[in-house]
Amino acid sequence: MPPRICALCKEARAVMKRPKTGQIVCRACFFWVLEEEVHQTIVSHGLFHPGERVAIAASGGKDSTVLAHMMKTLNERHNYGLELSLLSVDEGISGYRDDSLETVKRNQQQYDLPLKIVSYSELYGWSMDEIVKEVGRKNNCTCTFCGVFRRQALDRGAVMLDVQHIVTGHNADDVAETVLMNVLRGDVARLGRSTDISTANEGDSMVKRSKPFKYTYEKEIVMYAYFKKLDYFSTECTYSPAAYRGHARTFLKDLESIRPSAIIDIIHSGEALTIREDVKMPTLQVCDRCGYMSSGPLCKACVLLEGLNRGLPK
Ligand SMILES: Nc1ncnc2c1ncn2[C@@H]1O[C@H](COP(=O)(O)OP(=O)(O)OP(=O)(O)O)[C@@H](O)[C@H]1O
Repeated sequence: MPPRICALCKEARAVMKRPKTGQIVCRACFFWVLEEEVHQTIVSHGLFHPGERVAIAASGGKDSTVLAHMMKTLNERHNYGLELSLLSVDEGISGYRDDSLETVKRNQQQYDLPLKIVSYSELYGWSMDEIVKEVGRKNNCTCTFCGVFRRQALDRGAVMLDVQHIVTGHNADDVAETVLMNVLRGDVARLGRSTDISTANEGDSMVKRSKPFKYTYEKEIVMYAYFKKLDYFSTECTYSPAAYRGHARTFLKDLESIRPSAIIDIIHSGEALTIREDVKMPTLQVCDRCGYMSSGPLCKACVLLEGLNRGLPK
């Protein structure tokens, strides 16, 4: 059988079928088309303005490593005029985050970007390892502490870096999964904002957050990282439990295997939803204790911290 030719350049030998579109493409065209799709997402949503200082939330995992690589590439190729930096949160999970942070430190050298690392220990007086020792490994409980603290830790790191905008590596699969999860839970307030590409103050956050990979398939991010031989860390979190999100993920992967457009279709469905006016939405205020954004008098991080500190041996 003759080698298949790339559907885009019509010259080079195709090396892959794009999971998102089914197109047969060569390596160079795949890099180009994926980067330019992300560029289109950035431009069509007016994500950035020239001169803006933007922090890339870098975990050392595939998504944020590809994001750092692409943000740097696109910033230079299209003259966005952004001042980029890397921002990492050290949750204090030995055998997981310590190793992935080593990857981020190498990425800092490879991409020549400033890096700020903030840690739970320094911000809250507790590492995740210590929290787990205190509260045990109850199913979703560990993830709740980690998620709430990370959200605020990223905000605090952004303030230290003097940036008002963070980009994260959340991809199309993550967004579709969140839509599904909120439908299944009946969480209308979260459902309403789950497809927003940018959130000025989503939940408890006071810094703008954006997801340039909102329409980028996870499988294509993995392929990009693989073909580009990017340096990333690929171990699962030691405490990652069989959370509800895991079931939504499995369901989504099953749907994708039958119909690859399922991911983008769910995102489009989420985007088309409007929330009835009489549905009660949380109102944002400032936490009485730490001054960060909150949907009640105390933010979730302070409530969790109070519980932890009360349980401490005197
Ligand atoms: N410890 C961290 N420090 C900085 N940013 C983080 C951290 N953990 C997660 N993030 C940000 O949140 C995004 C989504 O995180 P999630 O935990 O869902 O990991 P993921 O989908 O495996 O992403 P990645 O492959 O980048 O680790 C990441 O892409 C990254 O931008």
